[in-house]
Amino acid sequence: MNAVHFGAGNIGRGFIGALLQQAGYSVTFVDVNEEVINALKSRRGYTVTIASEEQSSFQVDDVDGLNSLTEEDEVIAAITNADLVTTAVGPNILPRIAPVIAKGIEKRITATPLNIIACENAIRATSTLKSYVLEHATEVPDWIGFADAAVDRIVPSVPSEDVLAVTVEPFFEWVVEAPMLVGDMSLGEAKLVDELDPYLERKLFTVNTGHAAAAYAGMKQGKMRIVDAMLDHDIEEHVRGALRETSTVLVEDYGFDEDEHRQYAERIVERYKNPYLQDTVARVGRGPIRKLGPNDRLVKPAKAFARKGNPEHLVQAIVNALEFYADDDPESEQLRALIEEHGAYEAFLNVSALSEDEPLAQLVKQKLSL
Ligand SMILES: NC(=O)c1ccc[n+]([C@@H]2O[C@H](COP(=O)([O-])OP(=O)(O)OC[C@H]3O[C@@H](n4cnc5c(N)ncnc54)[C@H](O)[C@@H]3O)[C@@H](O)[C@H]2O)c1
Ligand SMILES: O=P(O)(O)OC[C@@H](O)[C@@H](O)[C@H](O)[C@H](O)CO
Repeated sequence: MNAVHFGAGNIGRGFIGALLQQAGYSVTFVDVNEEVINALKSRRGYTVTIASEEQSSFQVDDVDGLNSLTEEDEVIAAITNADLVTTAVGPNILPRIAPVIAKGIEKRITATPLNIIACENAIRATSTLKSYVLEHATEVPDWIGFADAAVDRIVPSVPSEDVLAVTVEPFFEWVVEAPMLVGDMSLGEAKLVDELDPYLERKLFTVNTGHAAAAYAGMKQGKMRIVDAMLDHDIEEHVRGALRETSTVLVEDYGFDEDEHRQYAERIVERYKNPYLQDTVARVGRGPIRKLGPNDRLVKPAKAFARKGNPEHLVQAIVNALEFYADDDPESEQLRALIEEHGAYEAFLNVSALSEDEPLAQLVKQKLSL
């Protein structure tokens, strides 16, 4: 089986590529990072280390690399022969890779199944990718499946002399919406479910909301790493508070059992505290404009909660996000420029697409004026 995976970054190498290789796929990574692609081409494998006391590691082999910028014909040929296309490039990059995916689909002569799964932290990223592909393809035949998914594994950026080495937390979960898959395909350790929304929202509004709250509060308090932020009692309480608020919304929307959901959130707090994970507040907070978007981890649950009460921790996390800045994060630069030009409240309304009469808008305005 052949898989083409766009994005040979942390989650691509550390989770999706590794899982697919273990499931029996030959994985071709496609990336714009020349150093990473050249290393994949020459070494055809890399090492994944598990961030735990044992520091065990495993080898991923039978992989290859193609440069997204200079090897378009080869990428199209790889898609033409693939059983599976996956992505982990970041939601904002999906429109850029859609044209080449459309060309690969058009070149497939035989009606053999191809599944496409975007593994991005966003609500229904595969459906979003499909809409971009449809802008470039004359048609998408029904033997091409676009399946949405939720992806959970903390994979930090760990500086290393080996550009392919990657460190991952022990926990992982890849949940894929089975009815959207075509053909008789295997996805190894992925969990196939009939209804994805509860898994997707539970993950984004727990793992990623708490993570963002820790990163933005941590940055404000001068912490470098998530684990340092979580060692600060006030930040830990803030993170737990944000998770209580999203829990209220999730339990109400999806009818999760309250106790089970509390345990789910508790396990996540413990994951943030993993002392073997060198994850930084800069990585976790990156892309504050995306993270303050209307359907993302802060605004969507806060907006729902605010219609009935005051989600004070989520509001605080939103205000902290507006102050976030990291040198290598263009979105934090853009957000700063927006705030300088229009003020923090107008900038927030702009990026969250929230109308002024939403209770959340008023709560953020009040918090900003304190
Ligand atoms: N790291 C995690 O803990 C984690 C966990 C779950 C989901 N995710 C999601 O996975 C996605 C990727 O995250 P990451 O942490 O791996 O980021 P990353 O920055 O490590 O990797 C992204 C990769 O995409 C590549 N890329 C950029 N433009 C490209 C293009 N046009 N064509 C091909 N490749 C391109 C980059 O060079 C980079 O190697 C994001 O949507 C993220 O939210 C990350
Ligand atoms: O990847 P982002 O920028 O959407 O979010 C940062 C982290 O919260 C995220 O990468 C988590 O580590 C991951 O979602 C865990 O499954």
